[in-house]
Amino acid sequence: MNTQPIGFIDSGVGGLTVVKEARRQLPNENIIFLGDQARLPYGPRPAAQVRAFTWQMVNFLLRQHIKMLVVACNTATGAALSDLKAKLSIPVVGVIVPGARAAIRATHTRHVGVIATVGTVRSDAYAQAMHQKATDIQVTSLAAPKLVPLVESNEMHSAVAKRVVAETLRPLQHTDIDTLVMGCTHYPLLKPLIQNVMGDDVTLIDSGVQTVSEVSMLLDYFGIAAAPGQTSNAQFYTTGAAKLFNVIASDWLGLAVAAKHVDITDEPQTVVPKLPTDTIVVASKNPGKVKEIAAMFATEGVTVKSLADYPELPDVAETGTTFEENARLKADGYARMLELPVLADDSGLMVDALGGQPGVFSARYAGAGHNDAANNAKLIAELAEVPDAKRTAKFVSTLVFAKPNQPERDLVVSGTVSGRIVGLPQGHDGFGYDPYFYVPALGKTLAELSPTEKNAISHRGAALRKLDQKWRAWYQEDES
Ligand SMILES: O=c1nc[nH]c2c1ncn2[C@H]1C[C@H](O)[C@@H](COP(=O)(O)OP(=O)(O)OP(=O)(O)O)O1
Ligand SMILES: [Mg+2]
Repeated sequence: MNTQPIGFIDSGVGGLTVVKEARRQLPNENIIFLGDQARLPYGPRPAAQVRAFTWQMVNFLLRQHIKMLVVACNTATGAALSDLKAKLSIPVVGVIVPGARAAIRATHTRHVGVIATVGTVRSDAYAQAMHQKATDIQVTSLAAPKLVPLVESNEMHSAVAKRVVAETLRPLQHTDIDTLVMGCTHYPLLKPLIQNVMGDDVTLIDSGVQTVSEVSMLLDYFGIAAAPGQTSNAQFYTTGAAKLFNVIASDWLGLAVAAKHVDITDEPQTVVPKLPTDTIVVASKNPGKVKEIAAMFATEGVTVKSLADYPELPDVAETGTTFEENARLKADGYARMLELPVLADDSGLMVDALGGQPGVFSARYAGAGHNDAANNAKLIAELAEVPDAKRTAKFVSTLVFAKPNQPERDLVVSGTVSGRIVGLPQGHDGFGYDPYFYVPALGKTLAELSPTEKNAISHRGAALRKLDQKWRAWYQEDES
């Protein structure tokens, strides 16, 4: 059983017709949808550009750890599907072949109409997909560039929409076409208008419905379906304005949609190659830290080693005056010794009432031969006279990723979390000062959280999320 989400991509809201069907056929599955509305429409764009944009969407979704990709856009399917399939290790499903298959099944006159975007028609993908299976099918394709804008502007119920649909479909009327493929995932939103113009004798094929049936089959084939009865959720992202997206999506899905806006223009425009190594060394002797960092890489298929795996190495002295300096010393120092990429964390507690102390001295606050208990005892003693309201503090984590012998290329990120130091310890999880670090928003100390819960709000979690966005590209960079 696999609870990772299925990713759906489209140039806009059209892919929601596929999502709607997925929620109907696969209610146990978690779903993540991304619509690239900022760059809509895809239909008229050159195929190479559609392919680049599609990879940017895909790379964004891969970081959300999707288990399967559905290209819920005909234009992107035509331009990028074979490339995606060749380069990704997760199953990839496009909308064209399932739609073509359904059309062959439905037609009696063996004459099938296809309405689609300019890009899809130009790619001839539907005709090719049908002819691959049945050479006798006659396919008449028609570009319908005016339909996507109608849907994206939420005009699909207007008189204008009715007129545009009628005009667009005119060349297909009074032919012996008995089956019409809605070859763009936006079109099912106009289905009543299309059916009305074509008449009830013409079967409309909704590629999305067919696609989800294939997704369902593949989930079983690969053994990656979600468990029955789990409460699933759907997350929505748009590169455009969330407001209009939410109106259309909520209406169409019958569900309160609150999409998040994302910018994907910095995402790589092709596959990010597999890492040259599957091992990362975390240069820390602190098992608490290593556990939190390893948790973050768990879904990545990367093995995280720590200094415990290299007991013979000499210590790197933390002689810096800032977290960044110390993290660099550790990362660069151990990367040189190990001749491997190394990730180091330098972190600490900064208490306002103590002028930011213990700061970089957090690990040796109680002096040499320090341990957590002694450090905590000293902290509480120092704050004995300080009233609750003045016990505000923050944790800071600075992460430095270093490649061997290239200190000038270090990748540096930081994160913080704010809270208050309590007088009595609470909780047994975490490490270091966690039992005394109270987070008001949660009503708990950090030691009362699971590793995942702590990562969701902690300084280290925040830094790791920044790292997550950057390290693959950094890792691949040439040494020039
Ligand atoms: O999430 C945290 N929860 C509780 N305490 C924490 C946390 N993050 C840092 N801290 C404290 C522990 C240590 O007293 C100091 C870090 O010192 P720092 O030198 O970075 O780490 P460390 O000596 O424990 O291990 P190492 O240098 O081998 O990575 O701040
Ligand atoms: Mg240390």
